[in-house]
Amino acid sequence: MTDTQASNGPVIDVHGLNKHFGDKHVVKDLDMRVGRGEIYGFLGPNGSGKTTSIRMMCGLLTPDSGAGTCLGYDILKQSAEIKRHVGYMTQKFSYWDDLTIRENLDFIARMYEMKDRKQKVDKALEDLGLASRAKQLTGSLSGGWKQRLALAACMLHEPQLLLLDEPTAGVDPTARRDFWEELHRLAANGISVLVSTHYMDEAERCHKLAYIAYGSLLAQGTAQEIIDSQALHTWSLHGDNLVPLAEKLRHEAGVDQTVAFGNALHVSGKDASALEKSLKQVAEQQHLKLEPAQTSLEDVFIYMMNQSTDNFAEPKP
Ligand SMILES: Nc1ncnc2c1ncn2[C@@H]1O[C@H](COP(=O)(O)OP(=O)(O)OP(=O)(O)O)[C@@H](O)[C@H]1O
Repeated sequence: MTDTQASNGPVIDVHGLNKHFGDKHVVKDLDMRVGRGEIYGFLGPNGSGKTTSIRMMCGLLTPDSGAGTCLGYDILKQSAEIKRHVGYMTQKFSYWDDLTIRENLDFIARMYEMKDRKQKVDKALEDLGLASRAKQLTGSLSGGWKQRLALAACMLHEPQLLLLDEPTAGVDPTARRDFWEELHRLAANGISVLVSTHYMDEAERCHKLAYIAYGSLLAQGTAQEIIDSQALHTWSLHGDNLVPLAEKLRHEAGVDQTVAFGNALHVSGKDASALEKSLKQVAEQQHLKLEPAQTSLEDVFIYMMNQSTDNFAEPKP
C-alpha cells in the first residue's frame, strides 16, 4: 500500500465478511464501503451483528471468510497498523471513576507511549470542551460528559477514522445533540466516522447509512436512498382508539405495516392503490382523518426488520 492509497481511497472497503459464533451465523457476506470524511451510520436491531462487524473491520476480530481494507491496510494482515490509526469507542464506558478527566486522558496517553503527552492531553481537553472540567472526578460526571471524555480518549492519538459503538446510548437529547455537533466538526476536518446507533434522529444526521438485521445487510445509502429503496406508500390516520384500529387494519388489503406515532397511525404498503382504497373505506366508516404522509426512515427500518424476521422464521408445518 502506498501513502496515496492510504489517504485517498475509502476508509473502509470490505467484501464478503462472514462470522460464526458456534452454530450461529452472526455476520453474513457483509460488503461495506465508507468514504473519507463521511459519517456513516450503522443501524439494526439488538444482536444483529453491528459490533461484530465493526470489530472485524478494524482488525480486532478475524472473519471466517472475506477480505478488505481499513484505511488502506489489510484487515487480515495489518491489524496492528489499523489499531494505530483508528479510534474505537466501545459500548462500555471503561475509564477510572476515581481519576479526574485529565488523569484518565494522561493514563491513555501513557499507554500509547506518546512523547508529547501533556500537549496532547491539553489539546484533547480543549478540542472536546473538557478543559473547564479537567480536574473533575470522572465518577461524578453525567452520562453526556462521560461520552465526551470517551471521545476525547479515542481522539488522543489523532486517528483518521473513528469507530463508535452506540456512543450516545442512555444520554439525554441535549448531550446527544452536542455530541453530534462534535462529530460533524470532526468530519469537516477530514475524520471519518462509522457510528452504530438505535436513534432515528442520529441516523438522519449521518451522510450515509447501512441497515443490518440478523447478520445481513439489507440496505445502504443516504437516508433518502434507503427510503426510496423500499418503495413504500404511507398514509397518516388520526383519531381515537388507534390500537384496535391498527389491529384491524393489518388484515386489510394493501396494508403491510402500521406504526403508532403519538396520536397518529402511520400505515404503509407497497401496493399504492389497494392501500388507498382500504384506508379511505375505513376512514369514512369510522370518521377518521386520513392524509398522505412521507414515508419516514423509521417506517422503512421497521418494515425491513419485519421482512427479515419473516425470512428467518421457521417454516410453518
Ligand atoms: N464473543 C462472542 N461469542 C459468542 N457469541 C457472540 C460473541 N459476540 C457476539 N455474539 C453474538 O453475536 C450476535 C451479534 O452480536 P453483536 O454484538 O455483533 O450485535 P449488535 O448488532 O452489535 O447488537 P447490539 O445492538 O445489542 O449491540 C449476538 O447474537 C451475540 O450474542
